Amino acid sequence: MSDRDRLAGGLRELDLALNDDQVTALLTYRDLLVKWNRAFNLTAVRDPGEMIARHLLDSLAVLPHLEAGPTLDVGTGAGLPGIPLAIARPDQAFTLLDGNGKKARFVRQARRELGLDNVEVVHARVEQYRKAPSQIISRAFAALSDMLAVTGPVIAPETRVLAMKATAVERELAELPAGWTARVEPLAVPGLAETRVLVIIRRPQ
Ligand SMILES: C[S@@+](CC[C@H](N)C(=O)[O-])C[C@H]1O[C@@H](n2cnc3c(N)ncnc32)[C@H](O)[C@@H]1O
Repeated sequence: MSDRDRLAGGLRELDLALNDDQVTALLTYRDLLVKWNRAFNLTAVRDPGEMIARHLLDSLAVLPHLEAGPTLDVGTGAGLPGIPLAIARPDQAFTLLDGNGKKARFVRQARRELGLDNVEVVHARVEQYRKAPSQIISRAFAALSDMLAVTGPVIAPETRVLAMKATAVERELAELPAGWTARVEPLAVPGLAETRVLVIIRRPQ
């Protein structure tokens, strides 16, 4: 099966209707990741076929839970989940932030090559960032309470915080600061046997 077929099949399983240009953009991003990864060590996933499920479909699996509005991807690394989400939602503004210079450089390059006008790339530590988005998302960034501590200044009362997690989250949920509420949504990622969850957090009102 070709990678395009594998991706298209995964998108069908996720019930996501992306057009041919969007599927091509996702594969182009994957190809850029493979190319830059050789020199810059951007991701531990090295197999191009494996990137379809582990990076593309895994990122897109959160789409049903993503609301409209400016969205900040904290600790985006090589652009995950931000780049696949920005390809899927071209009318939504995404800010992709990372403190690592070589990763931010790669994401800028991917943004340029893919013509993603809805993406802003910020090379900074989130502790220094002050523009409040309506939604914050992260994948594999930090323990929930640490994430809330460093992003706290940009979390307004109405901000949703979405944390994509690969592991059991019970202990992290128990360590949330008093008054914060969290809902855990299971994510089924086509092609991945492991459990994935999305934790949706709100600050005390
Ligand atoms: C484990 S990687 C995850 C990358 C990507 N989200 C993914 O799922 O592949 C965590 C990323 O967070 C970034 N990071 C860690 N602490 C940060 C901070 N305080 N401010 C900005 N970026 C940070 C690191 O540079 C790294 O790229």
